[in-house]
Parts: sequence; structure tokens; C-alpha cells
Amino acid sequence: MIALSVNLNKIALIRNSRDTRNPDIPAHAQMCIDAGADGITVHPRPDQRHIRASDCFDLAAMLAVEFNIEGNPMAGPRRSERPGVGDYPGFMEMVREIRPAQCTLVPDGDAQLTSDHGFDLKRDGDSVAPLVAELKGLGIRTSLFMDPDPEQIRLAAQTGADRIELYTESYARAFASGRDVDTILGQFVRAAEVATEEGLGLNAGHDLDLHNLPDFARAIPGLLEVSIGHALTVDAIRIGLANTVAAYQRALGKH
Ligand SMILES: CC(=O)[C@@H](O)[C@H](O)COP(=O)(O)O
Ligand SMILES: NCC(=O)COP(=O)(O)O
Repeated sequence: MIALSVNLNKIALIRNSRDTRNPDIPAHAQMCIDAGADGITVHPRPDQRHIRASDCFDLAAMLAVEFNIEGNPMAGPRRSERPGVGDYPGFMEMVREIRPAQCTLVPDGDAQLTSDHGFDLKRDGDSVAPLVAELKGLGIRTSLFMDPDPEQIRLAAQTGADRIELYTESYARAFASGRDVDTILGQFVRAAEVATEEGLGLNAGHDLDLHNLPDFARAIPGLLEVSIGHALTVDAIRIGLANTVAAYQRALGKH
């Protein structure tokens, strides 16, 4: 069965628009879990635009499901610019202390609007591999955010990573446009096959939604987990959180 890990970034974005604890991130996580979510994902960025370091510690203290923390392993400490908000301690510093079930390394720069590319391990493999080794040494399942590029995925296996997360925006865009869907989906099927050949577990995420998820879930061999936040949050506003989580579980083939 493919696990659904709900990403809480956009809930935190709403919370940050006021000096408030509403929505309360741990309480919202619990509602997702009560509605059937298999895990919780957050992406604490250095500017703390949405998920803050404090949210990660609050969630770690209460979650009874898998906790997946995503982020750039090279992101160092950053002083908070907002009164009452603690500083960002650095991504690896935070993960070392929290030791989540899974850590997904994402090569995001500070100026990016959102995650928009996977690792280039031809260039960065030598710097990523020691970080993977350290995280695995801490008992943390380690995943790398990757484009559906077989050569890069083979390099991901050489870093010692446990899993990769396929960056699915190209599929989501093709699905929305109706153009080249089979070709693009075929790229993801091949990427999944290579991941399995290399002994890598397979996750996927970014811009997945209720429309494009069923075909993706049916087509991709060995898919273990999807992490979904943006579209899921919008759907929850439209049809309610419990209905939304149930709808995404159905879209994954669970009834
Ligand atoms: C890595 C990825 O694709 C998403 O998990 C990421 O968390 C999206 O970040 P934003 O929610 O900041 O757009
Ligand atoms: N890793 C993908 C994720 O956690 C959420 O991405 P999105 O659904 O917000 O695009």
C-alpha cells in the first residue's frame, strides 16, 4: 500500500499570516492522522516562511506516525527576522536533534519560490554522501529529492541513500495540459524501475493532486509513499479535511 504523508507547509503559511497559534500545527497534524494520514511531512526553510523550527520540535513531541522532514542539508543557522519567532538552527542541526523517521534532502536555494529541481549528484554527490551516512548512522531513513533521470538515480544509490523521492511536477504539468502525458509518465516508470534495480525505495511528491494521483499511483511500480500538501490543503478548504484525506487515500487505491 502506498503511504500518504500529509505536508503541513501551507497550514503553517496560514498561521504565519497573523501573530497567533491558529491553526495549531500539532492539532492539525493530529486531525490529519485521525482522518487516516499515514505520515506527516514538513519542509522547514531557512526563512521560516511557513514551517518554523519550533513547529518541527512540537510535531516530533506528539506524532505517533512517521515524521518526514524535508530540506536543504546545506542550509545553516539563520536569525529570525520576526519578533517572537525563534531562530532557524540549521537544517542538519535540527534533524540531528529531532531524529525523524525519515529525512528527505532537497537541493533548494533560499530564493526559490518552491522546490523546483532534484539533486545534481554528478556535481554534488561527494558532498551529499557523507551527510547520508551521518543521517543513516543516526537511524534516520534518508531519501534524496530527484528528477526522473536514470543516470542521476544510479548516482543516488551510490550515496548510500535508502530511498529517492521523485520530483513529480513535470508529470503534474503534463497531466494538467493533456500533452505528452504517456511519454512523461513513461519517464517516471523507467525512473522507478531503475530505483528498484539499484535497491532504492521509492517516494514521490510535488504538485500531486486528486486528479493526477490515481493514474500515477497505478502506473509507478514499487511506489512506497507520496507526500502531498499544497493541493490537499486547497481540497480541505473545499470539502473538509477528513473528506480530503479519505479522498486521497482512495486515489491511492485504498478503500
Ligand atoms: C520537496 C517538495 O517538493 C515539497 O515537499 C516542498 O515542501 C514544497 O515546498 P513549499 O511548500 O515551500 O512550496
Ligand atoms: N515532497 C512533496 C511534498 O511534501 C508536498 O509537495 P506539494 O504537494 O505541496 O506540492
